[in-house]
Amino acid sequence: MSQYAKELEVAQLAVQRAAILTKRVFHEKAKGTVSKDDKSPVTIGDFGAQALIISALKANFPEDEIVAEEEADRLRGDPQLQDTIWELVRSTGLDDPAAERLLGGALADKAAMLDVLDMGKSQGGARGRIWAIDPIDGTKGFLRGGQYAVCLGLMVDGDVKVGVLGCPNLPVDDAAPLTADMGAEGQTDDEGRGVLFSAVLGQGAASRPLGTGALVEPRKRIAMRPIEEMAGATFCESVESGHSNQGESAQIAQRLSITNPSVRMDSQAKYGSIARGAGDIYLRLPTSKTYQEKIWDHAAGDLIVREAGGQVTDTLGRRLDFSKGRTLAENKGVVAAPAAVHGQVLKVVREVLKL
Ligand SMILES: Nc1ncnc2c1ncn2[C@@H]1O[C@H](COP(=O)(O)OS(=O)(=O)O)[C@@H](OP(=O)(O)O)[C@H]1O
Ligand SMILES: [Mg+2]
Ligand SMILES: [Mg+2]
Ligand SMILES: [Mg+2]
Repeated sequence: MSQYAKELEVAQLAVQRAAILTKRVFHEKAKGTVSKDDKSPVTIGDFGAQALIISALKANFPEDEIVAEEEADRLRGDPQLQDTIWELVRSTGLDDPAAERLLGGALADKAAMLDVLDMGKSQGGARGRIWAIDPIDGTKGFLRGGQYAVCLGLMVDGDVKVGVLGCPNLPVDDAAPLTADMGAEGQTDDEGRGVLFSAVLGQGAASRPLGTGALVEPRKRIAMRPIEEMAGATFCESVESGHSNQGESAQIAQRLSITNPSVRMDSQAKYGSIARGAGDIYLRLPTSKTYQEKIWDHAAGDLIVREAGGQVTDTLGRRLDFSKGRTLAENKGVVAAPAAVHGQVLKVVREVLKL
């Protein structure tokens, strides 16, 4: 068996099961939005998906630590919200009994769900096996009816070894071109959509359709698109201007003679898209001096892009360092591009950002 085969299987199934839950919420008008202390939104989908993923990890790797975005504190004083989430969690499972069994089956009760939700408070760091979970990345996109991703990565001694991204609203077809409206709101039709990206360090990156039971076969290798002419490249960037500086991104595109409009979409769907050659370059340019990127926003995507033939660094050319705790404390922004042109892109990023 190849290294990390069990981790890869469990991670893909856990993400697939959580995505069944997020899709149920996605199609409801009321998504149970709660505001967090930092004013960012969180929904019943985020809580439910996190509970399902942690319970699958604990069933298989009880000793591993977990860094997860959400916590149960906000729910403890709100029995109604607890009930709504529990109803979702209780009634969501894979439709393949063996796969569901592998994930440990259903949680016992509401109290167990709250306990499990709080098992993601590890401080991270440079030692041991640590999973990073973003149950819904791009929550704003999720609320808008756009792109979002269910994200899971395994770090061992600070290095990402396994990465999985479930992207329910991306085209299932790896060859589907990126379109400007891909991140747009109002995606209501699941037909032809839903992809599960995955990678293991040193073993390449792959995709398969996002299913509802056992993993859908085959798992197909993906690769970034070789860029022959920089002028023909396409940028992927955040929808929210507060998450990445879109003005600087436009200046960088101009200096690289890129004329294609950049494709804006929420979440790590950007990493998945460029990894399969639908789009080429993902820039995340800091909008504040103090914001530290969260490890769960990048762990899976960083590995998937590098295993697909890309290079991922920050705006100063340093590899993303996942060993510093819950945030990428030693990095500023992200520059992801095919390895062959990454240096060229980084040079222009540094010129424009005056770094
Ligand atoms: N100021 C600032 N700068 C950079 N990043 C920030 C910032 N504030 C929040 N976040 C994180 O952005 C995550 C969503 O990133 P996206 O690339 O999906 O942004 S966007 O929605 O497309 O605009 C989002 O992840 P989720 O909360 O999981 O949606 C946040 O962790
Ligand atoms: Mg969030
Ligand atoms: Mg996120
Ligand atoms: Mg999130």
